[in-house]
Order: sequence, then structure tokens, then C-alpha cells
Amino acid sequence: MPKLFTYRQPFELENGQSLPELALAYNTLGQLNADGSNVIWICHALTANAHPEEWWPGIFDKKNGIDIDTYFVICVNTIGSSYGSTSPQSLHPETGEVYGLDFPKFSIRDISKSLDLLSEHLGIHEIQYLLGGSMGGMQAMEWAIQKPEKIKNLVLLATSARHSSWGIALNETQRMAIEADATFFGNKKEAGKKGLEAARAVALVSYRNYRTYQMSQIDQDNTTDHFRASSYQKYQGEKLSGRFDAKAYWYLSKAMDSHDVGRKRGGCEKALSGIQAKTLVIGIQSDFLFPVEEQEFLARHIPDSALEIIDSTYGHDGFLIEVDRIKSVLQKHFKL
Ligand SMILES: CC(=O)SCCNC(=O)CCNC(=O)[C@H](O)C(C)(C)COP(=O)(O)OP(=O)(O)OC[C@H]1O[C@@H](n2cnc3c(N)ncnc32)[C@H](O)[C@@H]1OP(=O)(O)O
Ligand SMILES: N[C@@H](CCO)C(=O)O
Repeated sequence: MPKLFTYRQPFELENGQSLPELALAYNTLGQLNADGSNVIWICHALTANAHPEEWWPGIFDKKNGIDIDTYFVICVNTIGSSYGSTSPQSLHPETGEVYGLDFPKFSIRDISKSLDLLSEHLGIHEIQYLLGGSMGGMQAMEWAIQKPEKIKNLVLLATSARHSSWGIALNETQRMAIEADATFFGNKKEAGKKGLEAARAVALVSYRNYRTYQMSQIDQDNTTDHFRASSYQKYQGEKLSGRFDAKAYWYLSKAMDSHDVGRKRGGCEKALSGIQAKTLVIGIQSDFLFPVEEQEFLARHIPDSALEIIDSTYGHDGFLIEVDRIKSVLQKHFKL
């Protein structure tokens, strides 16, 4: 069961709007030591939850990975997500009505600010390792810029300093699919379900690549319909719509689009130069959603940083799947 932190004051957002109060669902593994020096904070990607032991299980490994007998691990479900934090499905505390599409838009900076709020509430003033992939990497990077002295070591996987036009176009295409489902605009529990399925199918193509489909979804010769790739796309859409809310997805994709560490900070290079953490940037060679040139840019502009490119066929989702390779580069650069 996730723990719940409720901030019973208005939470001011970057766009000038506010949430009257904010609940954050989070999960911890291991024990915080007496001087608070053993914290590993993991930021999750778009549709995951506060349980990295479920979606990144191989990373917890006493011998080569994160040992929860040594470290205190924390992961927080992001604002807007479907797994317990304040989201479009929450009740507005003043009206008692579901927010729905009245939920305010929020940015990656707002998510990072909320993580800092929770860390201070828990008395955590120093983070030994902050890790995040994809949208989780955006949050981690932002936080390391907002609180450079607090983050000692930073691991950024398959992510960028500013969400690309390509990424925004893909997200907009997914939102168009969601909005084409007229039920999305209502507040029924399953609102936007079919649209979300189409959106996930679009997204999946960007998380994988030509080779991954060639490897796992080839049909027998002479097939003319009901192709494996077709049922795979449908299955993956249904798998997501069975566990995630279309409005949460819509808002989170908007937050992702907002990611630009350089906004009002004199550009990305300047913002990244303020990171004090020893940083490891990890890219996946076959990732065409966050291509390796984006990680090269990060490594070039974060002062104390190293770059590792993992040779994988899995594309963007390689940051979730290639756990052994990730552990090996973590071991190379850090004494985890
Ligand atoms: C509460 C929660 O569930 S939260 C956490 C879950 N998800 C997350 O955290 C998000 C991050 N994780 C992910 O995005 C993914 O799980 C990944 C990237 C790590 C792995 O992706 P997967 O979908 O598991 O792997 P893959 O692409 O190989 O697909 C396998 C699934 O497709 C099914 N499948 C494969 N080919 C086909 C096909 N031709 N037709 C229909 N189904 C197919 C498999 O049976 C399997 O189904 P299952 O997931 O029910 O076991
Ligand atoms: N597959 C990931 C998104 C890719 O960053 C998720 O569903 O969270």
C-alpha cells in the first residue's frame, strides 16, 4: 500500500494556477539511516506508479544493483497520475466534484517542486542518488537544477533537456486520438477509454522500433489479415486502458511537453551548468523517441558528468527492459 502525504494548503503551479491541496502517494523500501545519508530517490515515467520494485524489479539486487538493506528507496506517484496522487479523478475539496477537465495543467517543474516538498516533510535534506528515465528523468533533472546542493548523484536515462518537437508531435497525436473519443469529455469512470487505447498504440510504436517488431511480431507466410502486429497494438492499448485513466494520460503528456530546463533560465546550457551532482547520463542506441544526441547534449553541458550509450534493440523502452546493462554501468560509475 502506498503511503499518502497531504499538503493542506494551496499548491501554486508554474502557470499561476493552484491546486487547493495536494496529495502525493509514495512508497518506500528499506530504512532511512540516522544521518539521512542513504536515500535513493526514483522518479517514474509516464504511466508507472510509486512501486519501482514492480516495474524495475531487476534493479533491486543486493550484489550488483540497489541493495535495500543499505539504501532507503523512495518513489512518488506524480501529480496527475492514476495511482493515488491528486489527479483529474480526485474530488475538488471545495466543490466535492471530480475535477475532470477542470484540473489545472501542470509542468515538470511543478512535479519536481512537489517531490521537494515531500522530501522536506520527511526530513530528507540530502539525496545520495536520484534516478529517472524518460519523463522520470525530466523530473530528476529539474529537481537537480532547482536544488543543486541537495542532489549528490544523478542518473538520467533516455531523457532530454527539452522535450523535442518530435516528442511533442507524438504526444499531440496521442491527445488527438483521446479527444476523438467523445466520451473523454464526460466524467464517467471509463471516459476516453477507447481513445486512450489508440493513444497507447501510437505511443508504443515510438517506444520500440522496426527491429523489435520484426523480432517478435512476424506472421506466417501467406497471412492476409489478423496480423500479429495488429493484435499486439490492440492488446497493448487495452492493457493500458485497463489500468490507467485517459485524463491522467492527457495531462501527463501535457506536462511532458512543458519540459524545458532552459525556460526563463537563459537557455538549456546555462540551466544544466548549474547541476552540482555527479551525473551519469544513459542513452539507448536504438531510442528514436529520445535519440542519443539528446543525452550527448546533457553530458556535454552538465559539469561533472559521464555518458554511457547502451546497445539495445528495444528502443526507448530499453531503459525499463535492459536492467542488467543499466546495473553494469551504474556499478562502473558509482559505488552503489
Ligand atoms: C499497476 C501497474 O500495472 S503499474 C506498472 C506497469 N507499467 C509500467 O510501470 C510502465 C512501464 N512499463 C512498461 O512500459 C512495460 O511494462 C515494459 C516496457 C517494461 C515491458 O513491456 P511489455 O508490454 O510487458 O512487454 P512486451 O512489449 O514484450 O509485450 C508483452 C505482452 O504483450 C503480449 N503480446 C505479445 N505479442 C502479442 C500479440 N501479437 N498479440 C497480442 N498480445 C501480444 C504478451 O502476451 C504480453 O502480455 P502480458 O503483458 O499480459 O504478459
Ligand atoms: N513505457 C513507459 C513510457 C516510456 O517512457 C510507461 O508507460 O511509463
